Order: sequence, then structure tokens, then C-alpha cells
Amino acid sequence: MIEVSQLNLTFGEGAKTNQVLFDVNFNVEGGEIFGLVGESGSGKTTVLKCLAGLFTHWQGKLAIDGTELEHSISRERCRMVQMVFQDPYGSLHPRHTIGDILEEPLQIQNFTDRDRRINMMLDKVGLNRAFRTRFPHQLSGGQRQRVAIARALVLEPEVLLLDEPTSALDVSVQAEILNLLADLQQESKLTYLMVTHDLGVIAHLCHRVGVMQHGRILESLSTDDLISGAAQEPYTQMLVNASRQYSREMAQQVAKF
Ligand SMILES: Nc1ncnc2c1ncn2[C@@H]1O[C@H](COP(=O)(O)OP(=O)(O)OP(=O)(O)O)[C@@H](O)[C@H]1O
Repeated sequence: MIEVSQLNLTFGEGAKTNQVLFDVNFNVEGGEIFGLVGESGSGKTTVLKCLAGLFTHWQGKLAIDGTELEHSISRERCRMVQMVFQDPYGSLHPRHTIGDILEEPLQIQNFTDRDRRINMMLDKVGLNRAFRTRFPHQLSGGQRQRVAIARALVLEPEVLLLDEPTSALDVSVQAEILNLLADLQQESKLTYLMVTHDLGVIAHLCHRVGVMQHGRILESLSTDDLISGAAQEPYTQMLVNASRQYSREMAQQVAKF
């Protein structure tokens, strides 16, 4: 379903050139939940942004459902793939009502049954219709993330790109949002590509993971192998150990690795 092949990306020009992705390769099957893990700055979000069309100056090959992606964003691309960001407050227009936020993508794509789709989507994410007239600041963090998920799914894409979808939320609502994402994926057999720092989230949701370091995929492996300690790469093993037994010393070891 998702094919990432020899993906390279560089920011800046001349002396300020900074290459952040180096020959990134991985595949995600249809209906699979694939996690991208790795230290801050390793390029996880950048991979998602290339797939979402937010960065267009990449090199390599990107394909979704057998269709090669262009170096530009298009209406068709938005129907196929949508992204949910880490911070649901920053990603929702503060002066638009929830109804308007959900209607905008449907309008752009010329859907005529917009009312029905908006109501159905609100039901799916566990928000009642009264939310249509509210503004983002009148919602809790968890409710805002539900709206962001509804907006991403209202066009019925096959692929959802999730950038740390729970890390900005209170611990008490993180599980609710993870359960919602799991239910929605089951219901519509969606394909998820998810960036996370949290190996607990991986264990809860993901089927397979790709481990990134310094703009490269070190290895891809099943969640079972990751958790049972069958990773090939010492760096991956270090990440697992650090999450099991977090300590200041361990964090320093990971930073030095
Ligand atoms: N628009 C940009 N212009 C220049 N450099 C950028 C831009 N976006 C990202 N980078 C750089 O690309 C590298 C990878 O960033 P990216 O956000 O993909 O990392 P990440 O693994 O998702 O980290 P985190 O977990 O902290 O979000 C970083 O060095 C970052 O500074």
C-alpha cells in the first residue's frame, strides 16, 4: 500500500546544505499499522511530510496503492492520504467552527452530501452533533484530537499518517485516542503510518516498526520481535531497554549512541 524507495531529502543550499534523509526504504502493507521510531531529529516526521505532499523536493520513489506520487500536492493525493499532527490545537483553525473545519475538505473535493458525511464522521469519533457550532478553544485536548482525526478521515482516505497523535495529550486521554484509532482502523481496514517516541504505543497499536537513526532506516521488524528482544541492531535494543528501565544514565547512553 505504501512504498518508500530510496527516499532522499536535503534542506538548504551551498554551504548550508543539510541532508536529512538518506536512501530510506520501507513498505507498508494494506491494512497494516507501521510505526516509525527513533531519536528526535532522525527524520521520522520528514518522511511523513514527503508522503503527505508537504515537502515536494524529495528524491526517490513514493507510491500509494501502486500509484507513484508526484512532487506536488493534488486533490487526488488528498483523497488517498491524510495526516494527523501532534498538536491538535495548532492544526485546527482557531476562528472556524468544528462544522466548518470538517466541511472545508468536502467542499474542496466537491462533495454534495456534506451534512450527512459530517454527522457520520462526528459519530464515528465519538462527538455529538452539538460540537458542529463550537470553536476549537471550547474543546478539551482529547476532543480537539478527535476533530483532527475526523477531518483527516472525512474524505475516506486509505492511508492515514499519524505524527505522535497522543504525545501532546494528558496521559488520561491518550489511551482513549489510541483506542479510537484502533477501532477506526479495524472498521475501515485503513493503513496507518505512525511516528511515535513511545514504545508502549507501538506495543498497543503497531504490527511492524521501522527504526530510524540519522536519516536512515536501521531495520524494520515486527512488534513481537521488537518486544521479545529479537532486534538485530544494537541501537534498537538500546531503545527497548531504555523504555523498559528508564533512568538518567540510560538516557545519556542513548544520546551518545
Ligand atoms: N523545514 C525544515 N527546514 C530545515 N530543516 C528541517 C525542516 N524540517 C525538518 N528539518 C530538519 O530535519 C531533521 C529531521 O527532522 P524531523 O522533524 O523529521 O525529525 P523527527 O525524527 O521527526 O524528530 P522529532 O521526533 O523531534 O519530531 C532535523 O534535523 C530538522 O532540523
